[in-house]
Amino acid sequence: MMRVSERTAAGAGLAAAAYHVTKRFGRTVALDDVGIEIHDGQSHALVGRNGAGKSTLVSILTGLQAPDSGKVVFGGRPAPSLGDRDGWRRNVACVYQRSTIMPELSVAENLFVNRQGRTLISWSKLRRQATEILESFDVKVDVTTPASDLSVEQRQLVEIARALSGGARFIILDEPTAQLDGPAIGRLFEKMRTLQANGVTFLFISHHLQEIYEVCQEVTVYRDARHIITAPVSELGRAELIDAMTGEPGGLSVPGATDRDLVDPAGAVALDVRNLSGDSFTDVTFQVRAGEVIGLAGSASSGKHQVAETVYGLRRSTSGAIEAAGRKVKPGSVPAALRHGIGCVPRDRHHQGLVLDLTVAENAAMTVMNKLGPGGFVPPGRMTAVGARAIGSYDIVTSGPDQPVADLSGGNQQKVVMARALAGDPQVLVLINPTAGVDVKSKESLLGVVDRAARAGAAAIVVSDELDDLKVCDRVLVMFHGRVVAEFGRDWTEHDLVAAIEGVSER
Ligand SMILES: Nc1ncnc2c1ncn2[C@@H]1O[C@H](COP(=O)(O)OP(=O)(O)OP(=O)(O)O)[C@@H](O)[C@H]1O
Repeated sequence: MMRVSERTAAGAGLAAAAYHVTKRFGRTVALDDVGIEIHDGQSHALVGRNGAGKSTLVSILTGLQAPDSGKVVFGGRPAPSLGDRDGWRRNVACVYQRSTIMPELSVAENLFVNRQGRTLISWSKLRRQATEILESFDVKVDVTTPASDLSVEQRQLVEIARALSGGARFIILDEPTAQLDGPAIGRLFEKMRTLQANGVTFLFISHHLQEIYEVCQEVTVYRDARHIITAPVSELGRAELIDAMTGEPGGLSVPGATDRDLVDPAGAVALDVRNLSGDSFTDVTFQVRAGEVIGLAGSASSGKHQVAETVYGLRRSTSGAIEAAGRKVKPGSVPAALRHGIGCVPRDRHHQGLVLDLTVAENAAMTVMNKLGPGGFVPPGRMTAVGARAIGSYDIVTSGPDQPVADLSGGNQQKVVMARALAGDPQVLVLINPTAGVDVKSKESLLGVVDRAARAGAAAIVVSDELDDLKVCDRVLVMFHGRVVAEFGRDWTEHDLVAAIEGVSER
C-alpha cells in the first residue's frame, strides 16, 4: 500500500498534494511530517480520530495557516504565498460544517463576495449572473433568497457553486453530512459524482465510514498527528480502516439496549410530555420511565429537534405540558428545566454549548458550580478535578484541564459538551445528535455513558440521524411532519425505521 512520497514529484495527475508537513501549537504537535496526494477527478477521504490533525491539514491546504515546515502543491505548482488569497481561492475551496456565507446577504451577493472588483455593482446583472452560475451547476435556489433562509443542504450547494465559479477545481468537504438527513446525503453524493465526472476533485472528511466506501476512491488515515496509510478504498476493509485509525485491533462494539434489563412498564415516570405543540410539531405525547432511553428519529423537517429543545426549555410550547418526576416544568426556560433535573447536549455546540475562551475544566463544571463551592466560588483544585475526570471518562484529547476549549478539535469539544451535560447527574437527559463530529471509537464511549446513565436510573431522550445512536434506545419514536407516526421497540430493523422516517410506512 502506498505511502505518500514525492513519487509524482512533477505533480502529474495530482489536483493537490502536501509533503512533509509539520505543524505545532505550543506543546501540541498537530501534524508530524505528514503528506497526502489527491488525484485529479477523485474523491479522496481523510479520516482519523478526533484530534488526529485533519482540520489542521485543511487549514494548511486552504492557506489559512502556514505549516512550520513542508509544502503544498496544486496541479504540480507550488501553492501561492499566504497573503495571496485570490491565488488560493483559484486553487481550492473548503465547505465547512459551519457556514462561511454571510446570513444577511442574498444568495446572489454571497456568490460574488470578494469578486466584485472595482466597478459599480449592477444588481440586475449580478442577479442574472448568479442565476446562470447556479443553473450551470444545477443548483435550484432562488438567488434573491437571504442566505439565512437556506437549509444546510442548499447552503452547501451554494458554497460549492461559489467555489467552482471562482475557478477552483479542488474542493474540501469537511464533515459535510454531519447536519444532513439521509435523502439530502444521497443528493450531495449524486452531485459529487456528477462534478467528479467533470473533473472536479474532492477531499472528503467524515466520521461516517460507510460514506467513504460509498463516495470515495482513495482513503488516507492520520493518527496522532501522523500519516498511517493511504490506499484505494476497495483494498482497505472497514475493520482494517478502524484498526488504522485506532492503532489497535478489535473493531467496535456500540452498546445496545438489549444488554440492559427491560424497563419496568409500571416504573416511575421521569418525564411526561403531554399533547405538546409548538414550532414545527403538534400534539406530541410520550412518557420516559426512569432507566429508559427513548430515541426520536425523523427527517430534518420532522420536528424532532424542536420537540427535544422544548423539553429542555430552549423553546416555548404553544400548548400541552411537560412534567419531570410528577412536577410541572415551567415552559421555555433552560434554568427551570435544569432545576427539574433535565440536562441537555444541545444541537449547536458552538452557540448553545460551550464558552470557547474558558478551559476544559471550567466548561465541564459550568452546570455544577453551585455544588462545588459556596456561592459559586470554586476552589481551583476542585475545578481541575472535575476537568480531569471529564477528560478520563469521555476520552478527551487535550493537553490538560486548563486548556481553553477553543484549542480543542471539533470532536473533542463535543465530548466536553457531553461531560458538562452529565456533570450534575441529571435525571432526564436530552441529547441532540450527541455523537455528531465524534470519531467511531469515541462514539462507542459516549454511547456507553448513556447506557451507564440509564442503568443508574436516569431517563434519556436521544435525537439522532444515526442509526447506531438509536441502538442504545429501548424505544424509538419516529416523527414525520411534526407528529409522532410510529413507535418501535428494541427489535427495530433498519429497513422499517428508515421507511417510517421517510414517511412511506406507518406503524
Ligand atoms: N489553535 C490551536 N491551539 C492549540 N492546539 C490546537 C489548535 N488547533 C488545533 N490544535 C490541536 O491540534 C490537534 C489536532 O487538531 P485538529 O483540529 O486538526 O484535529 P481533527 O483531526 O480535525 O479532529 P476532529 O475529528 O475532532 O475534528 C488537537 O490536539 C488540537 O487540540
